[in-house]
Amino acid sequence: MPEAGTLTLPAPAKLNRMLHITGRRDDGYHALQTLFQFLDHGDTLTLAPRADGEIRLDATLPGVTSDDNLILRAARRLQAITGTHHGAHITLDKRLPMGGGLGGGSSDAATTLLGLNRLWKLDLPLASLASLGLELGADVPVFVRGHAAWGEGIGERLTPVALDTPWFVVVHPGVGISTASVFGAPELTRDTPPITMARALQGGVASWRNDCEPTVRALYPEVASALDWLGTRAPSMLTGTGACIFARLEREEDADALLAEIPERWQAFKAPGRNRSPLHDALDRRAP
Ligand SMILES: C[C@](O)(CO)[C@H](O)COP(=O)(O)OP(=O)(O)OC[C@H]1O[C@@H](n2ccc(N)nc2=O)[C@H](O)[C@@H]1O
Ligand SMILES: Nc1ncnc2c1ncn2[C@@H]1O[C@H](COP(=O)(O)OP(=O)(O)OP(=O)(O)O)[C@@H](O)[C@H]1O
Repeated sequence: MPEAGTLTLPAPAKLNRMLHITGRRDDGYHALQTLFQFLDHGDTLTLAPRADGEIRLDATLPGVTSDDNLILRAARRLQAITGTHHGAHITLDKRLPMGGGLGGGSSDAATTLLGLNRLWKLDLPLASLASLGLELGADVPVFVRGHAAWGEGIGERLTPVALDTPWFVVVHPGVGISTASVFGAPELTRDTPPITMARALQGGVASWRNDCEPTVRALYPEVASALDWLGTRAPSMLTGTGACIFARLEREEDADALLAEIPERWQAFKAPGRNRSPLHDALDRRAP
């Protein structure tokens, strides 16, 4: 039995169903237009109260010190801005590949913010948690808000949308990609003319593409071969700056059939798309 007051919550993955890079800001960050959607698949966090005000994290992630872990950074920021005397013991069950373009670290941070807001009875509004989250990463606000969204700016200006919710097969081609290295590549296309949200939605899946894809293909041949292979089976794309790619399928049986065919050298999973984050569903089920 979990300890009284303990919260076990999902930190779902996101997909970028399309991603355009429309410019570069003075601070080096890129202006994007993107469609975010969640997957019913991700990490799990368990948050237990601690009376002594300490934050402890049970998670060993290769290459990430505890102090750099976005979960600890999110928890400490929340403590600092609210002045709460509460602490927490946090356990992470990591399923999402790091540097995968699925936003795993950002989602962990958002689940920490919403979970501790509930555990510590802080009652901060989502808008405050989203701006706090943006300090931790460009992808955190969409996970805080919890709606599939048209994202602009660096992904923090969000308009909720309802996208098609097919099944996806997500393939990790076994290479880690640093987001900064893709955004820093000289050959990256950064001048896609801005479009309206209505036009992006009207164009539909057949018109959606990811501007990072040509650069990632050139820098990471294994991603290129995974995209080529998957593309012969179903419409396929890169998410974020990779390394994960995803194929869109109408039915779960189609996803199962495709999964059975994936070459052993690549990791893969299937999951349905969600327009509402599984995190928000879980918090609603446990109304305070
Ligand atoms: C590519 C996306 O996954 C699309 O959803 C996100 O924009 C990336 O978001 P993220 O992983 O939360 O990125 P951050 O941790 O904020 O940034 C990592 C690094 O990527 C670069 N970066 C990131 C986002 C952005 N819009 N422009 C950038 O140039 C910056 O060099 C930054 O130092
Ligand atoms: N809890 C965490 N989980 C994963 N990565 C973390 C975490 N805390 C810090 N990091 C760091 O953040 C980096 C990016 O992690 P993340 O899993 O969000 O990558 P990503 O899926 O490529 O994200 P994005 O789609 O936002 O680019 C990792 O390589 C790691 O160094």
